[in-house]
Amino acid sequence: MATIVPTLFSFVRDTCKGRFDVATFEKEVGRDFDNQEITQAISRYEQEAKNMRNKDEIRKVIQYIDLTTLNGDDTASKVVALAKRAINPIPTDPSIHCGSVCVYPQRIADVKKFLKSTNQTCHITGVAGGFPSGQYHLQSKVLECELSVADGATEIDIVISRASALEEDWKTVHDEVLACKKACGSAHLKTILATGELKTLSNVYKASWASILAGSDFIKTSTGKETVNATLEVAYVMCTAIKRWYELTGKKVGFKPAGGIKTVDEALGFVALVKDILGEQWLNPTLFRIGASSLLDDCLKAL
Ligand SMILES: O=C[C@H](O)COP(=O)(O)O
Repeated sequence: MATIVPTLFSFVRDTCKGRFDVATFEKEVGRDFDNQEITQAISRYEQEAKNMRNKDEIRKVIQYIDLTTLNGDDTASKVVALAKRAINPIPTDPSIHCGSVCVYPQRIADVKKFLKSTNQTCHITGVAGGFPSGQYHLQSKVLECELSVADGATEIDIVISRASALEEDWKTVHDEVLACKKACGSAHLKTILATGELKTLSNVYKASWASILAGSDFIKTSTGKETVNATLEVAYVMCTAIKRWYELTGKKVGFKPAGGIKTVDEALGFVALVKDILGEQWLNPTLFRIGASSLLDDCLKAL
C-alpha cells in the first residue's frame, strides 16, 4: 500500500479551495497496484459471495439497486412501470424499495409527475453530463445537470471526460466534475469513471481522486455502455481511493458499481469487497448502490 505523505493533506486542503495543482496531483496520487494482491483479494470476495448468499442479503442487495433503464425506446409508460417496481420490488413486502430509479434526462419529468400524482416518494437518478460518451461541450454538460435537477432528479450520474483522462489532463477531469457538482445544487452527484476505457489501474485511481476532490458524493464504475463495465478489479482500486480520502478527511464518499451486474452472486462479490475495504458502515443505500437493469429479476428468482 502507498504511504500517505504529509503534503497530501495540504494538497487536499488547497484543492478543496479550488486550487488544483497538476504536479502535486501526479506526485501524491500516482501509484501502481500489486496485481497479485488484487487477484488474491478477488478470489476471497468471490468465495465470500457464495457464503453470503441468503434471503436477508438478497433483500439488502435489492435496496442497493438503482433500477435502471437507459434505452432509446424508453417512454413515459416504461419509466413509470419501472418506478412502480423500484418503489415496491417485492410485491409481498412493501417495506423494501430500491435505491432509486435511473433514467435518461428526458424521462425524469415523467417519473416525477407519476410520483407527485400518486403521492409517493422514490429517488430519481438522471444520467447527465454527456452520458455515456462524455464527448460534449462543458456548457451542455452543465445545462443538462441543471435541467435534470429542475425536472425532479434528486441524484445525477455524470461521466468524466475519458479523452482528458487518457491525455493525463487531470485538471480538466477535475474541473468538469466541479462545474457539474455546482450545477447539481443539492442533488447528489455520482461520477462515472467509465473504467473500461481508462486503460490502467493507475488511471482508475487518479480518476477516482480527481472526481472525489471535485466533490462527488459517489464514484461509479461504468455507464453500462462500455465494452468492459463493472469489475471487482476496478472496484478494489476505487474503494482504495475512497478509503484514503476517508482517512485523510473523515468524509465518506459512496461507491456504485454499475454495468453488466446481472446475478445475485456478482452483486454479492461487490458487497464482500466493500465490506472488506470500507467496512460494514458503507453497506447501506446512502453509501453503496448497484446500477443495474436486470439484477432485480435474478434477486426475485432467488428469494
Ligand atoms: O448505471 C447503470 C447501468 O447503465 C446499468 O447497466 P446494465 O444495463 O448492464 O445493468
